[in-house]
Amino acid sequence: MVIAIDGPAASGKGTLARRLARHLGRPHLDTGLLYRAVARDMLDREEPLSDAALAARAAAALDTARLDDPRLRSREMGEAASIVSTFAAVRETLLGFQRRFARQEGGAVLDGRDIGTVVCPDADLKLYVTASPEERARRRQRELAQTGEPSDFETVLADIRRRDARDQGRPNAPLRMAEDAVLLDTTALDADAAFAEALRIVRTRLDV
Ligand SMILES: Nc1ncnc2c1ncn2[C@@H]1O[C@H](COP(=O)(O)OP(=O)(O)OP(=O)(O)O)[C@@H](O)[C@H]1O
Ligand SMILES: Nc1ccn([C@@H]2O[C@H](COP(=O)(O)O)[C@@H](O)[C@H]2O)c(=O)n1
Repeated sequence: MVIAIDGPAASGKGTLARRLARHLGRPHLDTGLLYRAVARDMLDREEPLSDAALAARAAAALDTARLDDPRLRSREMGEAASIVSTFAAVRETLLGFQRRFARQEGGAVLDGRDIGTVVCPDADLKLYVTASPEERARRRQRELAQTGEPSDFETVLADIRRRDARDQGRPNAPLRMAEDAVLLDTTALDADAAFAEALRIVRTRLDV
């Protein structure tokens, strides 16, 4: 059973995916970490993020066992990831790992931008999780404050709008809702309410 969860930055899809996976006893992959890790490796080598060939090489050499690095969660890395993720060769290289993860016995829960449209177009259930840009900026600002990276609301909102535009506007696997996805707008839902609604959808659609 594969559950694909997509949505824009700070919509809460990762939180939801992690919780659903734990509840259902399935493995979870936050695919954004792969792109963040490619960007981290390039920044560590002081390589320009705009260099498609170097980005492709970083993706091919990626150590997927190092995705728990706390540095991956920073604002800088989110922005950097959205730059390297525009390259077709980077996406193609990371696709195999994501598909193998999804195809493991018993299935998995994956979240990202193109899970329902490209990585797992045959997923058993697709959720598209969103919230207003302002609500997402509030969530991200709170999260950054908790991790010791305080930032002002307008800067975070501008980051989110820029990232949305880049992720939705790129030619390769742009962020969009799959035609057969279920929309979950969490603007007025806290994390518990969003999880309860997602679980209701899962139970309605899947035999779990
Ligand atoms: N429904 C919700 N209401 C309020 N806060 C939430 C909700 N869901 C998640 N959060 C919080 O918002 C922040 C962003 O959530 P999360 O990391 O899950 O988003 P995301 O969509 O995976 O983001 P990104 O794509 O940028 O990794 C986290 O601090 C999380 O605890
Ligand atoms: N399936 C995916 C997942 C992520 N990206 C890109 O990575 C950036 C960071 O992702 P987070 O979910 O960790 O915020 C994101 O802005 C995308 O550009 C992607 O392209 N495809």
